[in-house]
Amino acid sequence: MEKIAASIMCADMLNVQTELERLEKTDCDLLHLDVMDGVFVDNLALGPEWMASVKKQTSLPFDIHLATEMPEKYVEMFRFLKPETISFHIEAAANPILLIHRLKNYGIKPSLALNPATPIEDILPYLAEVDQILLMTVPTGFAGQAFRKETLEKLCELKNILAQRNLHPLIEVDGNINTQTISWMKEVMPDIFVLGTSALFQGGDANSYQERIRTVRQAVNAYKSDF
Ligand SMILES: O=C(CO)[C@@H](O)[C@H](O)COP(=O)(O)O
Repeated sequence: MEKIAASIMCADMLNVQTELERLEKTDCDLLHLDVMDGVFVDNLALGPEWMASVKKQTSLPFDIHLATEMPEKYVEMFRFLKPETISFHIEAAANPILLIHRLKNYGIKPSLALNPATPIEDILPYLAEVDQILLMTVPTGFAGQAFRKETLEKLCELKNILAQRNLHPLIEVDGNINTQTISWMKEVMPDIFVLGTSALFQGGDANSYQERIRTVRQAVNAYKSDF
């Protein structure tokens, strides 16, 4: 069954505890937490002490996304949080295999992230080594961007390669994910949907977070039944 990850960087940062309480009342599966260093992306976000405070307020497993240069450094900085998954960018990793093995040794699922402009070819050598692939459908760095339709072809290409190689890492998509953009993926449905501003924290017609997440789940199930 597909999973929903709530991107906490899109929440009301002046009322994080309330936002977490609202998420606890939903059937959200993961908390997606973006680390941004101001170098790999022109933004700063979510430090280790803040995340430690968040961890005390939620039962949701952590799905950490390192939008940073030197991901090796940030794995050491954040591993104390015992996240379920850490995604690091193939564009920034000096030695991806070493970092993948290190994450496994820490008991953290390794995930490779790639921006829209990065070709699938760049992650082919690692597909058998990782538990997840984070396919960015917007350029990493900011919420509220428009979905990049060219990423649909990458998603299709990735699905085909994984099938040919009989590999089964989870595919997570992140960036302007909502019922409309999910409909564009219905022939190559991903496994994890990161919901940020457009479908959860600022968008959606439903009143509660549970209603918004239910709307997304219903759309996913409807599109799946089409194929
Ligand atoms: O990492 C990012 C953006 O860099 C995402 O997690 C966004 O936070 C998702 O927000 P929307 O695109 O849905 O507004």
